[in-house]
Amino acid sequence: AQSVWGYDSENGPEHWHENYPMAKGDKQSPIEINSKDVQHDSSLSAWHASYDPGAAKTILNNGRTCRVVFDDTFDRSVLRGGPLTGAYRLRQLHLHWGSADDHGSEHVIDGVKYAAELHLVHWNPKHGNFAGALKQPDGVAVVGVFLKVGKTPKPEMKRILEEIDNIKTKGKEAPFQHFDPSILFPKSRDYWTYHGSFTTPPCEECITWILLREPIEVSPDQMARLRSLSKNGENEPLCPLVDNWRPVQPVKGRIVRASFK
Ligand SMILES: NS(=O)(=O)c1ccc(S(=O)(=O)c2ccccc2)s1
Ligand SMILES: [Zn+2]
Repeated sequence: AQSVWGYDSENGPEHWHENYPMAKGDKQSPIEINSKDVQHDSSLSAWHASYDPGAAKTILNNGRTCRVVFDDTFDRSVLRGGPLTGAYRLRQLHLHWGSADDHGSEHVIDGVKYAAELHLVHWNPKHGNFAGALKQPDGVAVVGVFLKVGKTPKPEMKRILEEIDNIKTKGKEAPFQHFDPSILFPKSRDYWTYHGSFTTPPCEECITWILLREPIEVSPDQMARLRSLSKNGENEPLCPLVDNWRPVQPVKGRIVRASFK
């Protein structure tokens, strides 16, 4: 199982291209966003999420992240507007985080690394199914929300972090219902958008990234809970699930647009 990709020195981001050649593509994610290079695009409209809380199904630890899965068999929870054409279906959300509060996010903003980054993954049903959408440049849309440690934590994060006790080890899954992830969004709708890839293998370049400028706050205790997840399965040696983030990739001339001045 050595060849399975991960975030350790022997199977981490520097090795991914050996089994997943797209990892060395020209439109890889994450990237560093430098405000001086960003182009304000006044034609960018607001994005809108209309999620059905009943679409939430389960929460799981797959040994690489904590993921909440939604029913995406019809247009039940959708994202539209912003840089997107049409309605994209919410499929799952997951997080990337660090071993300490000063790093953990995948995208870096003007040199700032946040403690964690939340990804809400949506796909374009015009491509039939998720597998088909992965092969299209407009196949997938991911909303990224930065998490920073502060004193006024968002109570809504509590719900996800309370479930963590039930999915401590790899392969654990628990029911996770009646959850509307739009409560995790910050007040401001301001965003950056650019074209990139999945930040994990197979690294397909099918993503319209929508990164929210305003971070949400979590408490030190909530970050500690996230870091209490394990990569290992039950009854295996303890291996903390932390630092599941990919370093920034070359921008290669891509334009990052901002919805705000
Ligand atoms: N961090 S990220 O949002 O870019 C991301 C990585 C992987 C996924 S996926 O689980 O949807 C997936 C994607 C492709 C094939 C299988 C699963 S989403
Ligand atoms: Zn992600």
